Amino acid sequence: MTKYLYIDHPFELESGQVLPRVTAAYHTFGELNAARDNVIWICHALTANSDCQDWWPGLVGPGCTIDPEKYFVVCVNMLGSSYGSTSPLSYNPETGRTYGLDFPLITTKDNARFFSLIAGHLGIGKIRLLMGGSMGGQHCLEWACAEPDRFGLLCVLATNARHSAWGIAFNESQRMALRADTTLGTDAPDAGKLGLEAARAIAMLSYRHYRTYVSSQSNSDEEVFDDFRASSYQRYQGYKLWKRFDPVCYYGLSRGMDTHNVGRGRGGVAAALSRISSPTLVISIDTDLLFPIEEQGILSRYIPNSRLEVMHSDYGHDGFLTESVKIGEFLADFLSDQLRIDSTTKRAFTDGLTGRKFAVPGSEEV
Ligand SMILES: CC(=O)SCCNC(=O)CCNC(=O)[C@H](O)C(C)(C)COP(=O)(O)OP(=O)(O)OC[C@H]1O[C@@H](n2cnc3c(N)ncnc32)[C@H](O)[C@@H]1OP(=O)(O)O
Ligand SMILES: N[C@@H](CCO)C(=O)O
Repeated sequence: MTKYLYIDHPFELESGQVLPRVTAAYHTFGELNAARDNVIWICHALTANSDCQDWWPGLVGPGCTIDPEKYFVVCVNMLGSSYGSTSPLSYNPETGRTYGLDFPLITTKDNARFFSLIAGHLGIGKIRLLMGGSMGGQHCLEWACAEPDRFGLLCVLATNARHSAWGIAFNESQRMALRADTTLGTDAPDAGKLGLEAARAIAMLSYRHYRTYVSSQSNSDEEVFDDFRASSYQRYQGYKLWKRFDPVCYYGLSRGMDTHNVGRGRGGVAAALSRISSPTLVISIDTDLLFPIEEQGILSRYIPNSRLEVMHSDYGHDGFLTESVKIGEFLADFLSDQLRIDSTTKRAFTDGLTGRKFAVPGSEEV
C-alpha cells in the first residue's frame, strides 16, 4: 500500500527554485529491526513507482534475495513522477492550479537530497544496501557521492555516472515528439496522448535490442507487406504507457535524467566516484544499447571497492527489470562475499540470505 509523507517546509532545488512543500509517496516492506541496521533502500527507474515488490518480482519479496522477512525495504517515488510524490500534477500555491509545464526542473541531485530528507523523516540513518537500475542507479550514485558514509553496500545496474550524449539525444527526440503534440499540458481531452505514445515508441528502441525485435516481432508470413507486427508493438507500447503515466511528468523526468552528472560540483566524474566508500556491485547488461557496458566500466574503474558483473539478457536495457531472478543471484553472491569479509573478527557466521555457513580463516567452526 502506498504511504504518504507530507513535509510542509520549503525544498530548495539545484536550480534555485523552491517547492514550498513536498510530498513523498513511498512503500516499505518488512520491519526496521531494533539495531536499525537492516534497511535496504531501492531507487526506481523512469516510469516505475515505489512498489518495488510489484515491479521487481523475483528479487524483492518473501523468499527472494531482498526478503522483507529479513530486511526493511524502502522505496520512495521520485519527485516529478506521476505516482504520488510532488510533481506537475501537484497544486501550485502561486497559481491555484496544478503546476503542469511550470513545474521546475528536478535534477538527479535534487532527488538524492529528497530521498535523504525522507530517510531522516522515517528515522533511517545508515542504509545497509542502496540499490537501483537505470535512472534509479543514477539516483543511487548521486546519493552515494553526496553521503558516502551512509551506505554499507551499493548495487547499481544498467546505469552511468553522467548521462551520455547518446542518452540525452534519445530523451530530446522524445521531447520533440511530446512538443509536436500541441495539446501537451493543456486542458484538452487526452492532452499529450499522441506525443507520449510517440515518445515511448522512440524510447523502446533504446530499451530493447535489434535481436529482441527480430526474435519477437518479425512477421512469420513472408507475404505481409503492411501492418507489421513490429509496428503494432510500437503503437501498443505507446498506448500502454499512456494508460498509466502522465505526459507532462514524463517530459520533466526526461529533462531530469539529462542533468545527471555526479561530477558536477565535485571536480569531475573520477573525483566524485572515488568518494564512494561502500563496496559496490555494478551490473552491466550485454545487450544494453542505452547504457552500454563501457559506462559501467567507468563506474568500476573509479569506485574504489567495486565489482563488475556482466549479465546476459535478450531484453536489452530493460533486462534490469525483466532479469530480476538473475540479478538476485548476483546480489546474493555479492552479499555473501561481503558478509565473509566483514566477519573476520568473528569465528563463524551464517549468511542470513542463504542460510549457508562459512568458515572463517583461523576458525575451527564451520
Ligand atoms: C501499474 C503499473 O504498471 S506500475 C509500473 C510498472 N511499470 C514499471 O515498473 C516500469 C518498468 N516496466 C517496464 O518498463 C515494462 O513493464 C517491462 C520492461 C518490465 C516489460 O515490458 P512489457 O511491455 O511487459 O514486455 P514486452 O516488451 O515483452 O511487451 C509485452 C506486451 O506487448 C504486447 N505485444 C507484444 N507484441 C505485440 C504486437 N506485435 N502488437 C501489439 N502488442 C504486442 C503483449 O501482448 C504484451 O501486452 P501486455 O503488457 O498488455 O500483456
Ligand atoms: N522501462 C523502463 C526504462 C527506463 O529505464 C521504465 O519505463 O522505467
